[in-house]
Order: sequence, then structure tokens, then C-alpha cells
Amino acid sequence: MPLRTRSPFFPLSSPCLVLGDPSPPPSIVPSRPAGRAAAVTPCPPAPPELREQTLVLVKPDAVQRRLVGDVIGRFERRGFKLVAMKLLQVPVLTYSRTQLFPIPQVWEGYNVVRSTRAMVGDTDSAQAAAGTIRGDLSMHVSRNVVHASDSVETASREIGFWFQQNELVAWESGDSQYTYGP
Ligand SMILES: Nc1ncnc2c1ncn2[C@@H]1O[C@H](COP(=O)(O)OP(=O)(O)OP(=O)(O)O)[C@@H](O)[C@H]1O
Ligand SMILES: Cc1cn([C@H]2C[C@H](O)[C@@H](COP(=O)(O)OP(=O)(O)O)O2)c(=O)[nH]c1=O
Repeated sequence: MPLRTRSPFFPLSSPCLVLGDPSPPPSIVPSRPAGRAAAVTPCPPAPPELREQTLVLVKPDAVQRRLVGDVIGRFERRGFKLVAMKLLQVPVLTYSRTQLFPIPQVWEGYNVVRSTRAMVGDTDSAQAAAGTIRGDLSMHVSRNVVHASDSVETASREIGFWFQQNELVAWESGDSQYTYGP
């Protein structure tokens, strides 16, 4: 198979500047003759396929086991962008009056729903492949660390369940040129 050297995502022909970036790397600022104003073009909004979103719920067992950072790190390293997250306190109405602390998150990026399911692994921890979140971090289906939406439609519903629209932060990450750019 021929090696692709250009990004399949973004046919951007000229460098552009991420809005709000106070110090763009020199490589993305067009060079200009002395005395002329810099002609920096703001980046156009990302196309919809790069803005797919999914709901990941870090379950209470993972919060108690201090696995939140591990889960977040995996999504960050994969290249996805965090657009919402909160720590919740959910009372459980049993005689022991326990509290649960789930952390819903919204992650954004290309094919994020399918990629996330692959990263999470099989529902049954014993079947989950090594390298997946459940395959690495969980032993039993009843304490399987995370939940993740299983389709784009489900994601939209589940995001709406856990978050108000104004809790989703639309931000341009400084690395988007490197992740999706030409
Ligand atoms: N036999 C079981 N014993 C204990 N908990 C279970 C069992 N089956 C499912 N669960 C719990 O319910 C959750 C949802 O189960 P369900 O069968 O709907 O899986 P799913 O939503 O398709 O998969 P996933 O949890 O991987 O998103 C599981 O993640 C697990 O935490
Ligand atoms: C509380 C908790 C639940 N779970 C899973 C197992 C449960 O089947 C599912 C829903 O939890 P829960 O709401 O406690 O209901 P159930 O009575 O079915 O246990 O989420 C975890 O994986 N980790 C947890 O910390």
C-alpha cells in the first residue's frame, strides 16, 4: 500500500492561525517583507466529521480507584479533544446511604464513537483485549470502569442526558494543524 504523506482530513492549502493562540509557532505564520502587515488567515471551522462527539462515563469504581487520569490520558494521547467533564455526586437510596461519584465526559474528533468503543473493549472484562481500558484495568463486568456510547445517535442522546448545551466548550486546540492539517 502506498504511504500517504498528506492528511486525508483537511485540504488546507495555506497556513492559518488558530484564533486565540497568543504565540503561534513560527512555522505557521507566513513570512512577510519588512514593513507590511502580517496576512494571517484565521482557520476555517473544522468540517463536521472532525467534530463527532461521544459520551464517556468514568464509572464510580474507576473514580474510587484513582483511574480517572489514566482514562483521560488514553483519549488525549489518541488525539481526541475534551469538550466537557464534571464530577457528580449521586446519592444512592439504600440503608447505608452511600454516594456514587461518576465523571461524565464528552470527547470530540474523527470517528470518535467507533474508536472509543474499540479503546474501551468488551463489556465483559474477561473478554476485553489487553491494551483496552477494560482489558487493562478491570476484572468484572459489574465494575468495568467506563461506559461509552455505542453509536452517533446514542451519543447525542447520552450527551444530552448528562450535559446542558452550554456546558460543551467549543475550543480550537493548538495542535489541530498537526492532527488534521495538510
Ligand atoms: N451480567 C452482568 N453483571 C453485572 N453487571 C452487568 C452485567 N451485564 C451488564 N452489566 C452492566 O451493565 C452495563 C450495560 O450493559 P449492557 O449489556 O447494556 O452493555 P452495553 O451498554 O452494550 O455495553 P457497554 O457497557 O460495554 O457499553 C455494563 O457495562 C455493565 O456495567
Ligand atoms: C456503581 C458501579 C456500577 N457499575 C456498572 C455495573 C452495573 O450493572 C451498572 C449500573 O450500576 P448501578 O446503577 O449500581 O446498578 P446495578 O444495580 O445494576 O448494579 O454499572 C460499574 O461498572 N462500576 C460502578 O462503580
